[in-house]
Amino acid sequence: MTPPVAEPAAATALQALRVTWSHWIEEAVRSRLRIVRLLPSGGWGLVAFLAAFNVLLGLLPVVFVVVTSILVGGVPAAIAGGLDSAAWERLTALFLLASAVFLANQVLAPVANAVNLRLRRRVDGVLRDEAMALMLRPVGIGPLEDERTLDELSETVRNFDRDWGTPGQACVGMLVLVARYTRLLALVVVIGVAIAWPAGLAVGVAVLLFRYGQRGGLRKYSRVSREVVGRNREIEYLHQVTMTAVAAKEIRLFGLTEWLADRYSTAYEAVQQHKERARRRVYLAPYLVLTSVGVVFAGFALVLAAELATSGRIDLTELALGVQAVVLAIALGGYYAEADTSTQYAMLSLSALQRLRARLDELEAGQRRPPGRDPVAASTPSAALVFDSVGFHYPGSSRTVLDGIDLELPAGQCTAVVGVNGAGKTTLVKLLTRLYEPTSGTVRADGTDIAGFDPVLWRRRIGVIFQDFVRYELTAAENIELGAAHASADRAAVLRAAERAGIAEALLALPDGLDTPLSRAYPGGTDLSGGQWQRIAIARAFYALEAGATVLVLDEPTAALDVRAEMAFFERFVEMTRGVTSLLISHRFSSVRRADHIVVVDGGRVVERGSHDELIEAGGHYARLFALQAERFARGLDADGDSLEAGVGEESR
Ligand SMILES: Nc1ncnc2c1ncn2[C@@H]1O[C@H](COP(=O)(O)OP(=O)(O)OP(=O)(O)O)[C@@H](O)[C@H]1O
Repeated sequence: MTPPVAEPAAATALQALRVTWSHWIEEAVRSRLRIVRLLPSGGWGLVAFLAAFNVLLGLLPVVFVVVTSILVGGVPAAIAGGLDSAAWERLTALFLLASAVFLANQVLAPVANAVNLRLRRRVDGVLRDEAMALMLRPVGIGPLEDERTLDELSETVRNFDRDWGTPGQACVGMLVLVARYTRLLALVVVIGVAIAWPAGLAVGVAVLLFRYGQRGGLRKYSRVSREVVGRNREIEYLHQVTMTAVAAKEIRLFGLTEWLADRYSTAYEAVQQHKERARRRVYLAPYLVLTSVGVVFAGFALVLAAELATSGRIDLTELALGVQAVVLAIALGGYYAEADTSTQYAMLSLSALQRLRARLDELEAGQRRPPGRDPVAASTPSAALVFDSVGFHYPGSSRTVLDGIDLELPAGQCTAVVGVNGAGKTTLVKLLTRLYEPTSGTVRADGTDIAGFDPVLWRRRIGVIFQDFVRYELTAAENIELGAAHASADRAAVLRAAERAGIAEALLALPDGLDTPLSRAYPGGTDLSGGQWQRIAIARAFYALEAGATVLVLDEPTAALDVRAEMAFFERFVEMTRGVTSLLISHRFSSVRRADHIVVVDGGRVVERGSHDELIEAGGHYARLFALQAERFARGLDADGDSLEAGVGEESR
């Protein structure tokens, strides 16, 4: 006998219902609670004041309606009684009261705006700091290459970058709702008292249905922004690429303008079409249904009022009051410009912030070891830096980049790591500087695993330039000082670092010397050649040494220098850095011959090690590649095939 099986259609429907329900709870309830929980960061006093203020703002129009209705109701008696009658006096008093209420409403609204702004700034300040701290929290840069983290981050930060939809504005929006719903409640009571309670309730239900149609549609529609977040990032990137001076050259030379414009408009159109379809889907049907039902409820209240008035069961005052209250209440069923959009998009941003926090926790939990917090002795390393069976693959990739590498960088000496493109040389530097953690093995300084060190203090020990160093749009001096931003600026040390990098003379000749901005986007600013920029980056690393770093890492430091400049640099380098633990990385074998030790890396492993002479004598990998590059050099080409003559005296731009 076959066992009974659950009805699949019913089970599926139940499951779908559960999912819808949990989505609704998350989007409509928990997201709102997140905003409410933010309110204290604006200061309790301010929040309490605004809440009370909004109750007042909510009630004032209702008071106005009540007073004017009583006023209208009193008109026949006042006319009959004449100017000296008590009824006329009452009419005058009511008129003055209505005017005062109207005036108060007009005056208080701008006051509320000013106070709202203060609450918004406070809350946004707190959250902006939190988002920034979250992104600086990871010890390494892996999370910045993780697509999910990037999506959450861009969604979180997007709202801070624009002028609306910030979480602070959402807090204001929540308090504005206090005004709106206080008004609705008061109007329901007024309709109940003036006409009949069923009429009051019917209007209340109608308004809530209208609101749900509007607000619920917006809630569903806002999900679309999450669906297109990746596409939006592409649009932003394409937009940015067309704006940068660096890309401008290639775009024109390769004739990319049309291609980029096409790609941009295709991505843009795709996003717009997706949004358009979503808008029709989420707004139309619910809007029609809810509005029709709402109209029936509101109509019922008005018909009831008319019926009671014609049968004489309510008087003129009550009719005027009831009808005005119904009209005012129905107006509350629409879209609230001051609250709805900002609250909705801020809720998305807060949810993204929450997911970002969770994603970072998850990435941290997946790390082999928690980040250490131990101090680093000033003399570290006094013996050696050691890579001990270090294995590594990049997060999200299964490709082994380092395959149990063993490498020793003796303290106070210059070690060169050479290898072909993609051999894993830069990855070694990323592990040494703890931008990533090894997937196996350890990196040790004087026998201590560097994973135990406070990463900030450890990084201060290392003056490093990467091949893709940053050209900051700052002054020449600042560009160098950033090598040790924690230390107080020292002009003499900047000059020494610039001299060692061979750029001091060129910088002092600039219009404002070291204070010249290195970007033409600023008044008095100038740009440098590629080689000069590279020297600035080298000076940045030397400046770190001036500020107390004990390890110097130069990753392809001469890629943009001409051949003579490169040779001159390496001639002096070993002399200049005597006593410093230095790591020199290059794929040009000819450039590292003066290093104390040379290590050849291939396929994520050390394949040879020794001094230049030892390696040449061994006649292996190094000797072969050295001979090959030397031969090209002798033929008038540098190691990369550039003309030797063309490079002399002029560094490439
Ligand atoms: N962020 C990353 N994510 C995934 N793979 C990466 C990443 N960075 C580098 N790789 C891969 O790791 C390998 C080693 O890269 P690495 O930059 O260390 O090589 P390299 O020896 O410095 O090369 P080059 O001489 O060209 O600078 C390469 O195959 C590269 O594609």
